[in-house]
Amino acid sequence: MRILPSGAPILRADEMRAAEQRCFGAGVSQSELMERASLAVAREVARLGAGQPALVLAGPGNNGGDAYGVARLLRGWGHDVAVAAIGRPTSGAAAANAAAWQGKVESLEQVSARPVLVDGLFGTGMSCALDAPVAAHLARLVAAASVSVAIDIPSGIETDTGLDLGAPDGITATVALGALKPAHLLGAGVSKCGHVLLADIGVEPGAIWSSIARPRLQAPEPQAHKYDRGLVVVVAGSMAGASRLAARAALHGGAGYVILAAPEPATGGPDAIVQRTIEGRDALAELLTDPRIGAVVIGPGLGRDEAAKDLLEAAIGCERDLVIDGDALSLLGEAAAERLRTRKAATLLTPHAGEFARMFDAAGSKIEATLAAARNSGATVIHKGADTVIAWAGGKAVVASAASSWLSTAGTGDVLAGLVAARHAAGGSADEAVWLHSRAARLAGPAFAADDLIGRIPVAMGECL
Ligand SMILES: NC(=O)C1=CN([C@@H]2O[C@H](COP(=O)(O)OP(=O)(O)OC[C@H]3O[C@@H](n4cnc5c(N)ncnc54)[C@H](OP(=O)(O)O)[C@@H]3O)[C@@H](O)[C@H]2O)[C@@H](O)CC1
Ligand SMILES: Nc1ncnc2c1ncn2[C@@H]1O[C@H](COP(=O)(O)OP(=O)(O)O)[C@@H](O)[C@H]1O
Ligand SMILES: [K+]
Repeated sequence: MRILPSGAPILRADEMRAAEQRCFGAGVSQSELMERASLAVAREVARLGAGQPALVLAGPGNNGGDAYGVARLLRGWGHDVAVAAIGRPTSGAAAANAAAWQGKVESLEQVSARPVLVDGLFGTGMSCALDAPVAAHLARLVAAASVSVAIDIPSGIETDTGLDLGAPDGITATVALGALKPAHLLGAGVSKCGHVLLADIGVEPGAIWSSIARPRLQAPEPQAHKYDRGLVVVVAGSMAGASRLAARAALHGGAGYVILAAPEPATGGPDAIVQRTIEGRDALAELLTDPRIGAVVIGPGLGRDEAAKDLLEAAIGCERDLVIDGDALSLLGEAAAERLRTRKAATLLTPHAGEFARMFDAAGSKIEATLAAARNSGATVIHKGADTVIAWAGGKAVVASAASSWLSTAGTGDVLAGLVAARHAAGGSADEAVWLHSRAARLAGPAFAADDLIGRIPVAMGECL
């Protein structure tokens, strides 16, 4: 399980540079800031490397400047340290740090591997893909080390997108300086950064994007009534199992009352779920006039035939808050933003990458693309995957990217849709549901089925009370 700071700010490279400038404006010198960065990294290297011989790789920019500082500090603490470099910093604090390193500087091509590797080649200034020979040597040195620590971000990851530009596999830990960067949570960064440790270097991030945090939940009020706890309606379609998973997840996600509205009398599932037979669009529209309904789920197992389209029409046209998942997202396709923008009630969308691409422009980073989708549709968008991004129309974004990869099994998305509805109906937020889903998966261990997740949701909720 990878360590990722919880509820931590995320800044793009340009925002990080602006934060750094504010810090300089407040009277902190560049050399002071770089020394804080070097010290934070050196401490982690000393802790993780346990005194074994270290090789520090230093690049031509400020990431390299940090690296020379790390080498100097480690040597000062008695560690056996070698340095290999690409280019040499030419100005500012980085050049001063390079000049202050009194040992040898070897070439990347010729240097021998050591048990501890510090990657200070490139950080947020990476401007293009690593040259193939550089990438190959970096991969060789990381593979041969028993512990490897990247300064700020692994060399070869694009800061703002997490795109792989030649980064090595097997980095043990990355020390993020001042704030997380999108690359720590998105795309290739999910597997390439290893554990992410956040170092406070006294820069004020002022971010509106953050990594997901454990929610705080409350038990129902002493006088709680089943309808105050949230009434959730799950609309069933041709594939009954999926909507049952969503309904059961809503029940165990804390909803006080769950109705499964199906075209035919449903079989199976807990008796606590209220079964309603609805014959077509008008019947659903009539059911959804009930103002006590806190959230409606449509999409899991809905199908994509004419009957499904009719039910979706009724759901979009209703005045209740709506969670749209699976087939319903595919039915909306490119028309999603336009169809949803005019809804008066809240809409929450839970697309995976394929569904997202059918509805919205997926260009740019996953955070930017998801925010644009939220802005254009007016919906809260939960863009799922190993890097789940939750974006609100107002510009807030939360990223979850330390979930169990065992979640990649059929039906877990249906469970999430039910859970999102339950938490929303109870007055909670979408990221609350994503955290609980991820925690339930962790509690379920390896090779679980989507059904097994549901029973773990109350345990996960118990950790938040
Ligand atoms: N912000 C903060 O608060 C703090 C930031 N700090 C540190 O600064 C780091 C950012 O430093 P930075 O801006 O100097 O960029 P950095 O990553 O060293 O690379 C730039 C150099 O690499 C070169 N280059 C780029 N890509 C290349 C490639 N593929 N292949 C070959 N060359 C390539 C590029 O050349 P150019 O593109 O200009 O031709 C330039 O020479 C940040 O990650 C953190 O470690 C801390 O010290 C203190 C607090
Ligand atoms: N490799 C992975 N690592 C972490 N979470 C994952 C991974 N793959 C899928 N998930 C999560 O599992 C769920 C799968 O949802 P979805 O793709 O809709 O599946 P289904 O339609 O079968 O229910 C989402 O919450 C997604 O974020
Ligand atoms: K680096």
